Amino acid sequence: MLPRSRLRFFTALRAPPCTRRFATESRLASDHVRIVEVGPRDGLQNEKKSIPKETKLELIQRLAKTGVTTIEAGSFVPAKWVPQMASTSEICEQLLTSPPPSQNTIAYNYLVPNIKGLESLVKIMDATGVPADSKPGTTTEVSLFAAATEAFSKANTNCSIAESLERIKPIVALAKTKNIRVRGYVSVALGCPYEGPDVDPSKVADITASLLEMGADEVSVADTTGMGTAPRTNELLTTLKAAGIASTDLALHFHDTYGQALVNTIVGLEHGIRIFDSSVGGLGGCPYSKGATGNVSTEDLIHTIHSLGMNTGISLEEMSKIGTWISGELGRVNDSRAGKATSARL
Ligand SMILES: CC(C)(COP(=O)([O-])OP(=O)([O-])OC[C@H]1O[C@@H](n2cnc3c(N)ncnc32)[C@H](O)[C@@H]1OP(=O)([O-])[O-])[C@@H](O)C(=O)NCCC(=O)NCCSC(=O)C[C@@](C)(O)CC(=O)[O-]
Repeated sequence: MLPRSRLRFFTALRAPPCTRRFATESRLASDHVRIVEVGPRDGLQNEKKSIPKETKLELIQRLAKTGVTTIEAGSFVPAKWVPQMASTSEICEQLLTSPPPSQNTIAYNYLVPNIKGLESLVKIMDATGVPADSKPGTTTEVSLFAAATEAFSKANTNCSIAESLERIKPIVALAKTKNIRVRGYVSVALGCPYEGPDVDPSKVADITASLLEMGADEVSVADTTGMGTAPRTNELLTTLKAAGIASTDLALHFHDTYGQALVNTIVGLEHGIRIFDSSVGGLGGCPYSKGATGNVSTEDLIHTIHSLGMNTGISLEEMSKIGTWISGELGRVNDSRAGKATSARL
């Protein structure tokens, strides 16, 4: 039998339909959920064929008009590690010097694996004369990443978990002096391609706490392999809470490899998480995780969140059009069910 703490979510799901609808909607209605669109970075980074810079820019600029407020625009990593991201400097410069794309303030976020990556970003900000937080209409943010298992840390960052945390400290410190908002990631929080599905939730809690103590403004807990299930997501979030980590400091980042991302999202919502990462058209994959598919699609996430009476501020129709367009540009199958259904009706 499941312990009492693990029953809350399942009780809601097992209730008769009308009670279930009331229970979920009354607790969650009118809440705002911030979606972090990771398609241009996480979604594109593993595409084998080189994607023209113009297509990436068009993707970002179209996304910025849908109502989404945070977009991962690229990563400052060595081209030998991730060739697809080699155009990030040019994209960043262009975004900093272009007029604001919409009435919303858009945060453009860049992944930086080390201090060198952040220095490259700062150099562009200095050269364009655009500080992180002062341009009307856009702001600049960074994401840093650590992993919950030693094997994945080595594969993804060529160092141990402890070394990766040491590497992150000066990045956060420099970002703070430049007023750059910092997001942390903890990869393989619900399953590792090398060490299997049983990742220790207390290890995830320790790394999350370290990132927050260093000064990260939020930490995105990532199910890189999509191995996470509802009970294990519940167990992880319960452990994070018991470690004193507030739900408002957390985001969740689900890949949909086993089709569990939306179920796990509901578990996250029940735990008070209100920031979720996703990619338009379900773009993405992971080079270190055999068979891994992309992130949960933004269109499916919007559809689910809106169906619960919550709001994202994003137009499902506009997002669906972009999912259809970018899938065509890349010659890949659109991985969003809600996106395909919505597009078919437009
Ligand atoms: C961390 C390193 C750099 C260590 O890689 P390394 O090879 O150990 O680095 P190094 O310090 O020894 O440097 C090697 C060379 O790279 C250069 N270099 C060094 N740094 C940079 C830089 N920033 N930009 C440009 N060049 C750089 C450096 O100057 C040197 O050049 P050389 O002397 O050989 O000519 C590497 O392991 C790396 O880039 N890892 C990141 C790989 C990556 O981007 N993975 C995908 C992102 S994480 C992810 O997708 C997961 C996430 C976030 O989405 C959440 C989830 O789902 O889990």
